[in-house]
Amino acid sequence: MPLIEAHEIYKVFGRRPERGVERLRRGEDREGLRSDGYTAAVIDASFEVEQGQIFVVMGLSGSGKSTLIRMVNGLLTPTAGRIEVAGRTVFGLGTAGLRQLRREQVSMVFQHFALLPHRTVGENAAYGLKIQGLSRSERERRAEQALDLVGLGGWGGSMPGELSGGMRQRVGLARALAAGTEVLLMDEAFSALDPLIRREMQDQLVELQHRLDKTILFITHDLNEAMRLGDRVAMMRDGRIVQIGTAEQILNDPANDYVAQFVQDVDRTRVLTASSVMEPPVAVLRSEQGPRAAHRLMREHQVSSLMVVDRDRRLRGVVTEDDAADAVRRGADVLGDVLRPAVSTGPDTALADLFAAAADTAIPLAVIGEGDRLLGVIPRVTLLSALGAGTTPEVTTVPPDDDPARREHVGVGA
Ligand SMILES: Nc1ncnc2c1ncn2[C@@H]1O[C@H](COP(=O)(O)OP(=O)(O)OP(=O)(O)O)[C@@H](O)[C@H]1O
Repeated sequence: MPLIEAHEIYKVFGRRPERGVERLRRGEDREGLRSDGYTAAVIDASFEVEQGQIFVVMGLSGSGKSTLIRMVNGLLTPTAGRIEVAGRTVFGLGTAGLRQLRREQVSMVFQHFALLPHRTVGENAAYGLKIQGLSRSERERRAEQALDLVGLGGWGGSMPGELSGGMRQRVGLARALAAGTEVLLMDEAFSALDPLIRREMQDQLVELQHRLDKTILFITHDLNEAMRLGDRVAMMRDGRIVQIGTAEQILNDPANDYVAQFVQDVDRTRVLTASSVMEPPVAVLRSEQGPRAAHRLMREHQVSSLMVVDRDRRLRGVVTEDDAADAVRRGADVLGDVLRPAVSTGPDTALADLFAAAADTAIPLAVIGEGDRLLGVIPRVTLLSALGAGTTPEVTTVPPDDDPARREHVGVGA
C-alpha cells in the first residue's frame, strides 16, 4: 500500500473556491478563472508514493508544487479531493490530529533552513523533540545521532552562524531525521545552495534514503535535480500533473510537447545509468569451456569477444577472437592466460562516468551486480552513441597494444 496517496486534489484560492472547482471540472481553464479572481493552484492532481521512495514534484515557479506539498502535512486544506498518509485522511484530522501527524509521521525541511540563530546546532537539531515529550538526555541523544547521520558529528555545540550554507541545510535535515518520522517533505530544500554543495547534498540524501528507508516527497524547479533524486518524478504545469514516471520514462517517453521541450536540455548522461542501456550478452562462455568452444561460439554469433562466467554467472573475464584463435592454434585446452580481465561497472553508474571506459576498450563493457554476477553488456557503439559521440567506426578487434593491466573496474568499488 502506498504511504502517501493523493486523489483528485484541487486547491483553488478565492472567495467561494468550490465554485472554482466546479468550473474547472466543467472544463474551464486556469486563465478563465483568474479573470474572476480565482487562483487555481492545484488542479485534479493524483499520485501515490510508495514507502521508501523519493518522489519528486517538479515544475516551474507558480506551477503549484508548494501548494501541493503543503496539503500533504495539512498546512493547507484541499478544496476538493483526498490525501492520505499511512492510511489516514489528512483533511479532517483536526488540530490535535494534525499536530500528531507532523510530530510522528511527517517532517518538513525548508529551503531557508529555518534554524534558530541563538540556539546551538544541537538544540536546533533537537528542536521539535520537546513537544514529543522526550527527556532532555533522550533529545540530546537523538539530535547527536541525527547530526552524525548528516556528517555533522561533533558540531552540536556550535552556533548556526559558524556554519556554511550547506552545513546549515544539513542541520535542517538532521532536525527532520531526529524527529524520526517516516515521511520527509522537502520544499526546494537545496535550491539556496551553491551548485557543488548542492550536488553533494543530493548524493547524501540518496545515500541516507537507502540507509534509513525514509519516504521523501521532494519539490524542485530544477529538472536535473529531479532526475538525479527521483525514484519517480511528477511533472507539474499550471497546477496540473502532466506526467508521472521514472526519470528514464520522462526522458525517453515525454507525455507531451511541454515535457519534451523541458527535458531536451537535461544532461542525459548524468541521468541514464548503465542498466538503462545494457543489453543481454549475445552469448557467454562458461569458464570450464576451452578456446575451441569460444572460437565456435564467436563464429556462430558473429561477435569478436565473449564474456566468460562461472557456473554462478559470476564474471571471470573476457576472451577475444584473436586470443581464442591463437590458443586453438597452440593446441591449448583451457582458456588460462588467454582470459583478459573485463572492464566492468555497476548497474547504477551514470553513463557520464563510463566515458573513460568507452574510450579505452573495444570490448563491450560488462555490467555486474551483486557477487560480480553478469547482468548485461554495453557494446562500445551503444555507449558512445548514448554519450552523444555520434556514429563511431566499428571496432571488431582489440588493438595489439591493449594492455590488460590498464583495465579496471569503473563506477562501483571493485
Ligand atoms: N495563499 C494563497 N493565496 C492566493 N494564491 C496563492 C496562495 N498560495 C499560492 N497561490 C498561488 O497559487 C499558484 C501556485 O503557487 P505555488 O506556490 O504552489 O507554486 P510553486 O510551484 O510552488 O511555485 P514557487 O516555486 O514559485 O513557490 C501561484 O499562482 C500562486 O500565486
